[in-house]
Amino acid sequence: MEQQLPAGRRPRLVSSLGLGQRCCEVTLDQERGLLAWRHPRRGGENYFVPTSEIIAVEETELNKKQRNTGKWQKLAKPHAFTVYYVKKARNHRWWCRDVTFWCGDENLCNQWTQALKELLEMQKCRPKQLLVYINPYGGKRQGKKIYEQKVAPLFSLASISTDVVITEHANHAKDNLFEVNINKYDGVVCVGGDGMFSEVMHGLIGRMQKDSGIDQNNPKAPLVQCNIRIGIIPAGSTDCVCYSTVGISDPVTSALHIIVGDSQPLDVSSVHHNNTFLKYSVSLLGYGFYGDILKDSEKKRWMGPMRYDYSGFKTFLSHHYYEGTISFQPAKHTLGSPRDKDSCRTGCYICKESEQQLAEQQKKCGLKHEEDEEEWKVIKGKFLAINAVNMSCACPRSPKGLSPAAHLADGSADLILVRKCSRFDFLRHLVRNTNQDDQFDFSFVDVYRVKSFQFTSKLSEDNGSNVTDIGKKRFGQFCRDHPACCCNIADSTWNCDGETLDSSAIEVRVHCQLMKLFARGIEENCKDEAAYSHSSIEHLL
Ligand SMILES: Nc1ncnc2c1ncn2[C@@H]1O[C@H](COP(=O)(O)OP(=O)(O)OP(=O)(O)O)[C@@H](O)[C@H]1O
Repeated sequence: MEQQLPAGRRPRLVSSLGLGQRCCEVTLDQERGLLAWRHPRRGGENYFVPTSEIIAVEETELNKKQRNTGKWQKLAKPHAFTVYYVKKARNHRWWCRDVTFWCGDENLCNQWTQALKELLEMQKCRPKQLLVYINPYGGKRQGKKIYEQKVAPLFSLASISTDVVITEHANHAKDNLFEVNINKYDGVVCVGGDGMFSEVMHGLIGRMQKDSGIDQNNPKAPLVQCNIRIGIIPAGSTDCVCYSTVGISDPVTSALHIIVGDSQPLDVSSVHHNNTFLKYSVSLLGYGFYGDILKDSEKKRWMGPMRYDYSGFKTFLSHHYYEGTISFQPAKHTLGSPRDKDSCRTGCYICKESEQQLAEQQKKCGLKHEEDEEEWKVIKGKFLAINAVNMSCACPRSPKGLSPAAHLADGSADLILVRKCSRFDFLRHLVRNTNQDDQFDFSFVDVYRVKSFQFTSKLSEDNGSNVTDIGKKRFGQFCRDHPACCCNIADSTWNCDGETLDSSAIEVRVHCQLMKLFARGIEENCKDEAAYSHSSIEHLL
C-alpha cells in the first residue's frame, strides 16, 4: 500500500510481506529514508535501517527447499527480494546482514525493489569506481587474502568497480598516484597498515599540489585540499589511523564505511627542514621515546609486529633524555582543549566551529596581506619525549590514545612535552596511556593545543643548523639568556607516522581538513542508537 502525501513529498510504502514462514508489516519511509519491520519471531523485535546504510537490494530466487516449507507451499510462485544492510554491533563493529521478504504479487515485489533501488541511486556520496592498492607484505602478510575474502565480495555486492594494484615495492603506490588518471576514481583504498596509508596519502596530496602548481617545499604555501577520499582496509602491524577514525581495526567495518560513502575530514601536518619538504603526518610526530623505539625496531623487522614490544622495553630501560628548544603558536581558533573530558565524535561540533573560525581568521589575514604573526611561545628543556598528535592515536592497546581529547579536523595538533623525570614516573605516565587515568596530570608533563611548532635539538643548535631565520633569532636569544647545562647532547630521531625523519630540526604546520577519509569518526555508544531506533520504529509501525 502506498500512502499519499502532499505534493512534492515522497510516499511511504507499507505492506504486509512474508519473512521466513510468517508475515510482518514492512514500512519504507522514503521521505525520512527509513526501512522498518517487526520480526515475526525473535519476540517481535523491531528492525530499523536508515536507507543510507542499505548496501544493496536484489531480486531473489527462492530455492526449492525454501519453497517446500511452510506458507510457500500455498503460493504457485512466490516473489522475493533481499535487502543487505549494515548491522551495528558492539565496539563500533559493523556487519553486513541480509533479510529476504516475499509476497505472492509480482507487481508489489517489483514496486518494493524499485523504490529501494531508487533510494540507493539517490545516495550521491557513494563511490562507484575505486582504485585499490594492496601491500602484500604488511602486518602478517595477509593483505591480499583479507581483500579477496572479506572486502572484494562486499564491493561487488554494492556494484562498485575496482582497479586493483598489488604493490611490488615500497613507494609503488605513491609513484603510481602521480601517473594515474585520478579523475576516473571516486576514491583510493589502501590495504595495509599505517605505513601503507601514509604512502597513499603522500601520493594523493603530492599529486594535488603538483596539479595545482603548489611548491611543497615552501612551508608557508597554502596547500590544496584533496577531495578524493581515502579508505583504509586495516591489514598492518599498526592500524592506528583506522582505529582512531572508525573506532575499530576491522576490514569488514572499513569496507562498509567505504560502501555507504562516509566522509571524515582530517587535519594533516606538513614537516619541513630549511625550506625542504620532509613529510606529512596525520597521527604521531614523536621525538625521544617514540623516535628511539622506531629507530631500534627498524633493525628488527624480521621479528614482525613483536619488534615494537621488544624495542619499546629496551628504549624504556635506556631512559634517554634530549635537550632542545621547542617554539609553538597556540591554536587560538579552536574551542576545545587537550584536557577536555569529551572527545571528538561523529559530526563533531568543535571541528566544524574551529574550521569556520580558522577560515575567517585566514580571510582577515589575506585581506590585510599580512603574514600570520601570532604569538610564539618558546620552551627550552630536557625531554624524554616530545609528541605532537593530530588525532587521539587510539589503538587496541591504548583505547583512549596519546591525547584522548584531540580532534580529527579542528586545524590543530596536541603537543605533549614529557620532561626529564625518574624512570618510575615515566612508567606511571606511560601506564596512564593504557587506562582511564589522566596521562597529563603530572608535574613533568605539559600539553598544548598548537597550530604550528618548530624544534631544534641542542646538538643541531650548537652545530648552527637551525630551522629558519625566525627560529634562529628566537632560539639564539633564549640560549644566550640561559647557558647550556651539561646534559645528554645526543640527538634522537623523529618518528613521523611510523617512519623516521632525516633531520631533528623541523618546522611543522597543521593544515586544517586537508584530506578526507571514508569514515565518520567515532560514533556515540550503541546504547543511544538503540534508544533512537526504538522510538523511531514506534513512530513508523
Ligand atoms: N610490495 C612491497 N614491498 C615492500 N614494501 C612495501 C610494499 N608495498 C608497500 N610497502 C611499504 O611497506 C611499509 C609498511 O607497510 P604497512 O604499513 O602496510 O605494514 P606494517 O606491517 O603495518 O608496517 P609498519 O609497522 O612499518 O607500518 C610501507 O611504508 C610501504 O611503503
